[in-house]
Amino acid sequence: MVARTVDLRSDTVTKPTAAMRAAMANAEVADDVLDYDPTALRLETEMARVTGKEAALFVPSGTMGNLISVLVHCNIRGSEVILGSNSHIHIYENGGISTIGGVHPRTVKNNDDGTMDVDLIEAAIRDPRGEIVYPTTRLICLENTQANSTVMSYGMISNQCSCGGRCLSAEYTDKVGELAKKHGLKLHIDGARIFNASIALGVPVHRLLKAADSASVCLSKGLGAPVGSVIVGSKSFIARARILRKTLGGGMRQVGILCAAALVALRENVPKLEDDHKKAKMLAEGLNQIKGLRLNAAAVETNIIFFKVVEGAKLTAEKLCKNLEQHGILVMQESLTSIRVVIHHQISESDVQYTLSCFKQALTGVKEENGN
Ligand SMILES: Cc1ncc(COP(=O)(O)O)c(C=O)c1O
Ligand SMILES: C[C@@H](O)[C@H](N)C(=O)O
Repeated sequence: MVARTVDLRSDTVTKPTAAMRAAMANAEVADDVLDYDPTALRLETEMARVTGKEAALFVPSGTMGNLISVLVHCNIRGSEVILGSNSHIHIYENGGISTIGGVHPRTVKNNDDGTMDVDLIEAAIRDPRGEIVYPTTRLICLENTQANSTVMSYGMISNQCSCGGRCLSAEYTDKVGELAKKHGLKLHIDGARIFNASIALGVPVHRLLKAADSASVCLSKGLGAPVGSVIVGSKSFIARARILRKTLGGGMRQVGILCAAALVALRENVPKLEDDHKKAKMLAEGLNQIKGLRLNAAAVETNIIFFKVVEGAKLTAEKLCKNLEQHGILVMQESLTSIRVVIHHQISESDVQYTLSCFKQALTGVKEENGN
């Protein structure tokens, strides 16, 4: 029987707090398809304000938020979207923009800092003169923070890894926005963790999204709400998004029950993100001291850490994950040699110390006293 569980697989694993459950139980609700659920309307109004956009729409998940946004921008057959080679939309959303929306993806390499080179984005834009053979570029997608990273192999220039959870600056986003406008394209930002970027950079969310025509913001990640995301954009964009949400089966009835928890998350958990980042840094620096692990602790900016189990370590990544699980530590194996851990507001400093002691014991045999 495991005495203690520390779930570091993702920031999607949090449980609703007592305040969220109370708000859910007392939420004012109505049919959000036939009318407008009053609590959903409050959340959408608040999210439009925070993001500096005209309107907002609650959706069941970040995946649906991205899918709806891409399909609204790319509503003409033969459309193409430029997005990151490591982007969530391209890697982790079942190719929905293609399988459901018929939109063609054109990837540009994600750099270790989460950006894509602006000149490579511009080079990927299709020349309209080749329309007889080319798809038509209509959209560019960025991701802030950039969740997943390219884990460099041991033999490459550096045996360190890049890191996930990288922040895109407002200046970089503005540059991509200017490029989009120059070519008559739209810009969507997968802002699943935009609040993490805002806190880490000390830049308001509305400034980070200023250049975007739309964004999808997760409430169910670092903010700790049990369910949902919100897409934001112009009134006409959101009107079309609302219809597409219904088409995809995402129109919900008394959804205020979920939105009430999200309003609590917005009010109570944004200030906690800075602590998440500090704990992530503490864990990364501790892991970096452990023989057999390789990571770039300096690159940890928010709540996501990727690291490599190097060749010759006492355990393989797979065996290490199994060993940790026997001690109640849950992590996400990302490849044969790389592992991801994600900090969230329900991970304490004591959990971080316990996690480090379990890693040390597994990889060096040294059992730490305070790792209770
Ligand atoms: C960057 C990013 N975008 C979108 C999503 C999708 O969110 P959801 O899991 O709510 O579909 C995730 C993961 O959950 C993510 O990490
Ligand atoms: C799918 C997985 O990547 C999820 N978005 C997470 O970050 O945990």
